[in-house]
Formats: sequence, C-alpha cells, structure tokens
Amino acid sequence: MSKKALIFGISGQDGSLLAAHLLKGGYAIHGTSRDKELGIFANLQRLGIRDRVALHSVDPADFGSVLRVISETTPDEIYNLASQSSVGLSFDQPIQTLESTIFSAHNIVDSVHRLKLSSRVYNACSSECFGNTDLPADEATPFSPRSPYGVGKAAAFWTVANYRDAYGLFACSGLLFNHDSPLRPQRFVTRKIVAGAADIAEKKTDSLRIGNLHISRDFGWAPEYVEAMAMMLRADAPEDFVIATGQTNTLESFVREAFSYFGLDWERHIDFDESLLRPIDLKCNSANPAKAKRILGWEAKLFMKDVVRLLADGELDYRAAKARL
Ligand SMILES: C[C@H]1O[C@H](OP(=O)(O)OP(=O)(O)OC[C@H]2O[C@@H](n3cnc4c(=O)[nH]c(N)nc43)[C@H](O)[C@@H]2O)[C@@H](O)[C@@H](O)C1=O
Repeated sequence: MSKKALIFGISGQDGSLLAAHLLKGGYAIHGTSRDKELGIFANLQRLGIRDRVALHSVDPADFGSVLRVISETTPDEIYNLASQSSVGLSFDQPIQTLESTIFSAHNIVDSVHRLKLSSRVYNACSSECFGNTDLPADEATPFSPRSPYGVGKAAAFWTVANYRDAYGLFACSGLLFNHDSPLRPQRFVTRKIVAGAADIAEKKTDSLRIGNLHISRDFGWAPEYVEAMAMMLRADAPEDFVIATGQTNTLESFVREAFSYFGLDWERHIDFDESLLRPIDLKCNSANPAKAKRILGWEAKLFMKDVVRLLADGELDYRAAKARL
C-alpha cells in the first residue's frame, strides 16, 4: 500500500515541489487550499501534477476544518507549509501572519493528538526565528526573532516541540534558511532580481528598484530542501533540524551574479528605493547544518551561484513557454 501524505499549503513553492517529490516516491497526495474551487494551482500545473493530487478546501487557522481533513484522510505524513510566508508583508499584516502561522501548527498537532493518530508531522519553521546571527546558527542557538513573521514561527516551533514532549507525537520542525526555485513569486527578492535582470536584457526596462542590498543570507535550492523535509519524517526519532547550505553571501553578490548571467553590469541598472526598506531587517543570518548531515545524511549540493544560474535558466524557460501560448 502506498503511503499517504497531506500537505497543508500545497499551492506554494515548497508545497508543490514537495508534492512532486513524494509522488516520485509512490505516495498518494492530498493537499489543502483555502478554497479549492477558486485556487489557481499554477505551481502544480507548471510541474504537471495538478491532476495527481486530491485537493481539499481547508482554512488551517480553523480548528474544525483541520480536524475534519485529517480525520477523513488519515495520512501517514502531514506537512504544514501553510501560512503567510513573506517577512516583509508580516510588518503590514502582523495579526494575520501570527494567526495563520501559530494556529495552523497548533491545529495540526492538536488534531493528530485528539484523533489518536500515528501520523508524523513536519512543521515549516524558518531561520527568521534566530534573528541576526553572529556565529552560524545551529539547533541549540537561542531564538531572537526580529519580525512578526519570525515571532510567529518561533511560537509555532515551541507549540510543535511541546506536543512532541507532552503527548509523544512524531512531530518536528525544519529551521529552513532561504531557498528558491522558479516557482517563487517576485515578492521575494531573489526572483525579483532575476526577473528584473531578464527584463533589462530584453530592453523592457532599464532599471530595477531594490531596498537593502547590504544584507547577507544563506541561499539554497528549494527542490533539495523539500527532500530534507521528507527525510525528517523518515528518521528514527522526531527532531528539529537546521536546513541550509552553510555558506553566506551578500545580496549584492547575488545581484552581481544574476546581472552577469544576462551580460549586464548591475551597477548601471540598480536604483535604491527607500520605500522597500523594512522597519527592522536581518543584516546577516548564517547557518551550521551539520546535524542534518550527521543524522539525516542530507547536505546541500547547490550553492548561491548554482541557485542564480538555475533561477535564470528557469526564468528564460518560463518566458519562452509563455511566448508559445
Ligand atoms: C528564511 C526566510 O526566507 C525568506 O525571507 P526573507 O529573507 O525576508 O526574503 P526576501 O526575499 O523577502 O528578503 C531578503 C532580503 O532582501 C532584502 N531586500 C532588498 N530589496 C528587496 C526587495 O525589493 N524585495 C524584497 N522582498 N526584499 C528585498 C530584504 O530587506 C531582506 O533583507 C522567506 O522565504 C521566508 O518565508 C523565510 O522563512
């Protein structure tokens, strides 16, 4: 019998990539979206798997609807990838961000507990929990979030840890650093930079407006990161893991790399836009993903320059496919 996975937030980058990964492993996939009749599911369509997943209309912040979908599907594995995922937007919508992040995690672990199921639960947490890191963060690094998004993710992390300790659930959180793919919307700076450079190369525009360039991040490749999520649920014991490449790069070097892919000199085309600055921002967050390698056997194979190249290749493919329509 094939295993069943239920993915909350299947329409996003990670949800869609994870569905594709688990389908390759023979899983039956259920996925949730707030309103499956209205959802576009462009990422699932782009991956060619829209017809291979069973969709359910669920609001992850509504306990009754979460309990219902879990009791109806009785999944072997549950992945919580729902909730508002933009750090920048969380400053404008703090309550919605906190509610969607904390309630989804709580409702899932509480449903599994109340229904007395043995479903294994993965909860998507974030490097934003750590805030700025002087030394590379690992699983023992204290949390010091600097955004409503990070505060919500930290609360969700402890909610999941407490259900694991109190009720013996196989539930764990992945503390994932930045990870990208062509499925990312331009709300995130990486895809915005690559799409902007492509527009300039096509002479659609001559400049790209950017906020804080003087930050550093650990940039990884999302398809590798969804594999780590699945590996966490196949481990012998439920544990939390930092997932990252272990290499930190400035956003400026990301911009330089992306513009040079398109044969452009970035300094001639980037305009600073003060309105894109956040009330507070992380200057640097760096990671030590050694535990994931030691226990899961997972390590990143693709690093910042690979991410830029693959994003840019994906951007050109996407544009060519749209032009053929
Ligand atoms: C790990 C973490 O990773 C992601 O969160 P993020 O790092 O905030 O991602 P971002 O692409 O929104 O910003 C990155 C940096 O880039 C700066 N920046 C400059 N200029 C623009 C700009 O024009 N747009 C944006 N969005 N950022 C800009 C911005 O100020 C920030 O310092 C999410 O996946 C999140 O879900 C998650 O968990």
